[in-house]
Amino acid sequence: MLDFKIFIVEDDKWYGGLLHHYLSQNPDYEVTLIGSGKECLAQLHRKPDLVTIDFGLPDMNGEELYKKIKQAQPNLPVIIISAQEKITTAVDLLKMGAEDYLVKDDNTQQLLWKAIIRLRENTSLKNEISELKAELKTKYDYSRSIIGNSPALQTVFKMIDKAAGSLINVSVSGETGTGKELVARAVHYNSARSGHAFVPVNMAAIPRELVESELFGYEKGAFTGAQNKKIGRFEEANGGTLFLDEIGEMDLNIQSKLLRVLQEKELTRLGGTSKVKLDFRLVVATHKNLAEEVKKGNFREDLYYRIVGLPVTLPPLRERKEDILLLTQHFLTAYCKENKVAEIKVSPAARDKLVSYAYPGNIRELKSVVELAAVMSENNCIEPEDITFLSGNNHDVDTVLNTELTLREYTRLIIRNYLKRYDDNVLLVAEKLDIGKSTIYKMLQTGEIEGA
Ligand SMILES: Nc1ncnc2c1ncn2[C@@H]1O[C@H](COP(=O)(O)OP(=O)(O)OP(=O)(O)O)[C@@H](O)[C@H]1O
Repeated sequence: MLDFKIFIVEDDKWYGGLLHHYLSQNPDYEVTLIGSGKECLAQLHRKPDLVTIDFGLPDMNGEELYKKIKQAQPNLPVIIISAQEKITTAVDLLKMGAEDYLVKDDNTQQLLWKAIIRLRENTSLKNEISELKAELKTKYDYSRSIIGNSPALQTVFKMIDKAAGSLINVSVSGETGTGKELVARAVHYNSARSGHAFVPVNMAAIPRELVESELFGYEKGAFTGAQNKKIGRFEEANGGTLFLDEIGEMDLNIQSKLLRVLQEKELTRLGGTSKVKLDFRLVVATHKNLAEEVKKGNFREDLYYRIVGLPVTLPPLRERKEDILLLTQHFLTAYCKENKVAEIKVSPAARDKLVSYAYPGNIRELKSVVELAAVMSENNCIEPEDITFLSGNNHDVDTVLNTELTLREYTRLIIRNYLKRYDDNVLLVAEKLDIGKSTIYKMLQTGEIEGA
């Protein structure tokens, strides 16, 4: 495939032909021989990737042509080829940004060949860096990574701004997949602490017996197997942000230790004696209602008040349906870009299907549903039959209604679903469904339905 366009500007036809022939050996290069400076400028619209210019052209000297090329296309690399070595000219041109300065001799072709290889390597590195920078920027610019236009999300954006501008602790609540970690990252990367670490720790993912050493770190020999000193997650977050996900899963013993760390702003590693100073912002997240957990005695009240800071609530996707299509478009665009496929559209009927579903897995689920639909789609358009909802125990309305259950069975299905969604909170479920709580208790007692 021809993908690297080279212009050789050379009035000596024989010498130009030689370079042309030599470079054309690489099948990736599309080489054009141009006889004058004026012609070169006239051809720039063809967007070459590199121009080599003979310093001694009859219609324009090399320096003049170089400047005109750079004026027209500042990022276009230019290599100067000169009949004789004029050190001062070479230095001046290189200072101005010329890619290279080669002297015409027996070695020129080989030197030019190598210079082009070097140039291409540098260019791909530069592109990579600018892509990485762009990626970093989208991480900072949360309005491009947290998608949504609903009033609920506008409030969340406001809260992120408030949190980012201060050092206050932040607590994010919302069902699974609603974007709690995304919010935590947005707070960190938009804050004055963004130059330091963002350390996410999922309390539900660490085995109970390892939580303390993971958070506090340990000294060598603190326990069998502690062969080296280890820095804990609290210390890792020093200067930056500690994100404790699923804080509701933290057991009471660790809760008191966390409280002490937050109060004293220092810790002692396991097996250690000296104190380590701590300074981090804490962001916590939970899908549970922490105030309820405090009432139930599962969460320390003093810790609750310490960590609640600025509360940010992420409503479930089914309560901000206006965001569904925006998010669908966002995931679809990302999918097409990643997989290098043409734009995929969503038919009106498929849109209706997407919007009418309840998404118990929220945005994480929508993302998977959209990606799967994109894979299944044909002719670059998603139709309803390409869409499969993933949560096994939560069916979309059409499927459920077509199953032809008895009313009693529907009742069971609905109550079981609600109990799962609301962590077996019978009172809340009774209120949501507008039925008596005794109905639910009776069904639970008789085993007609089972709790989550
Ligand atoms: N508003 C949003 N815009 C774009 N992507 C989002 C949005 N909210 C969530 N996502 C995406 O959905 C997925 C789940 O988000 P995230 O991990 O932040 O959710 P969570 O609430 O922390 O989930 P869990 O409670 O299960 O840990 C991620 O891929 C995230 O990028």
